[in-house]
Amino acid sequence: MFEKSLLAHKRILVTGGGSGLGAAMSHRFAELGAELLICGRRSATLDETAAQLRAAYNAKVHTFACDIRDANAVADMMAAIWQDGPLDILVNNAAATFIAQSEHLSARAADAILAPTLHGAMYCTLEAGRRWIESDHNGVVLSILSTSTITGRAFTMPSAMAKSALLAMTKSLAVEWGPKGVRLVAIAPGPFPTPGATGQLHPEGRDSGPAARNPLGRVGEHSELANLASFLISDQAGYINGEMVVQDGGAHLRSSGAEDLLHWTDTQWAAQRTARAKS
Ligand SMILES: CCCCCCC/C=C/C(=O)SCCNC(=O)CCNC(=O)[C@H](O)C(C)(C)COP(=O)(O)OP(=O)(O)OC[C@H]1O[C@@H](n2cnc3c(N)ncnc32)[C@H](O)[C@@H]1OP(=O)(O)O
Ligand SMILES: NC(=O)C1=CN([C@@H]2O[C@H](COP(=O)(O)OP(=O)(O)OC[C@H]3O[C@@H](n4cnc5c(N)ncnc54)[C@H](OP(=O)(O)O)[C@@H]3O)[C@@H](O)[C@H]2O)C=CC1
Repeated sequence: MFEKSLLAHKRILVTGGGSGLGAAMSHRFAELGAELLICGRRSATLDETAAQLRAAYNAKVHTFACDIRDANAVADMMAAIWQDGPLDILVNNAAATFIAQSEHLSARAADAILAPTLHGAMYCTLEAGRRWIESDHNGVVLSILSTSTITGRAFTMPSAMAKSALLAMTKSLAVEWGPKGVRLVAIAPGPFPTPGATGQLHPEGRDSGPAARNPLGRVGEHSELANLASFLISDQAGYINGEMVVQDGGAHLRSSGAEDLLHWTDTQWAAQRTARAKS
């Protein structure tokens, strides 16, 4: 669907690029010609993904064991990246969440979500943006958010807060940094099963509903998210700034309060029409 060279000569940092959706995006970006820089806390996971990217696409790949909750570690990573040349694109993908009743969250538990998801992404954005602006180099920031930015989300309140704050960052900096050559965009994915998300959000005993409840009757495929991300970070999307694209099969639109009607049978609808005709 894209020219093979869509992302040629682009140096892209994907936070959390070693696993899940971050790895899926990294594969697609490498296939489209990009040089990949991936970070995460687990070196072994990063090394495994890097080896796959090199073998599959002959891609140039660098790994950084970096905990993005640590502002100094992020600054050191960015300094190391810039030693080999400027980054072109930052993908804020790393995040954490779990389901819990909010009244039972300790401060440490809430911070365990806010620190990587909000603060980590903000540290990465500020470190990259500062360098782009200082050197008059164009840059793009893509943040992977969630439809909780639109609906809120019960039982994952800190994640919904963090993602909403990152949407505010995307819109704010689109205006502030747009004139300086830095473009910010976001994706709000619906359910795209990954071991990380399933492990945290769908423990045994929870219904396996996301596919059944989705208007399209299925969950997302990693390649679909990777393709949208590739377009949004490419020069082809150069006039899109400050926007969040929802990619959820229409799932968030079902929270209008009429969802039960989706389960009505033809007989029930026929009875409704008859009752109305009589009245
Ligand atoms: C239909 C749409 C789909 C919904 C989409 C939702 C959008 C977001 C999705 C995602 O982000 S998916 C990605 C999920 N992946 C991850 O979370 C991977 C990264 N995860 C982690 O690093 C950890 O799992 C963690 C849960 C963040 C914990 O990391 P950390 O090492 O910092 O925590 P701890 O030191 O172990 O604990 C700190 C604190 O938190 C409490 N806690 C930990 N886990 C839970 C839990 N499952 N439930 C409740 N509380 C938890 C823990 O008890 C500690 O608190 P205190 O006991 O010390 O008070
Ligand atoms: N999958 C889904 O259905 C949905 C996902 N999303 C969003 O998509 C993105 C990817 O999610 P998904 O692939 O499912 O999740 P995963 O759990 O598979 O991936 C999370 C990645 O983030 C990295 N990470 C977590 N904490 C840190 C940290 N402190 N420092 C550096 N890296 C860190 C992890 O690496 P490591 O553990 O090695 O540090 C891991 O590679 C997230 O932003 C998530 O919120 C949004 C909506 C739905």
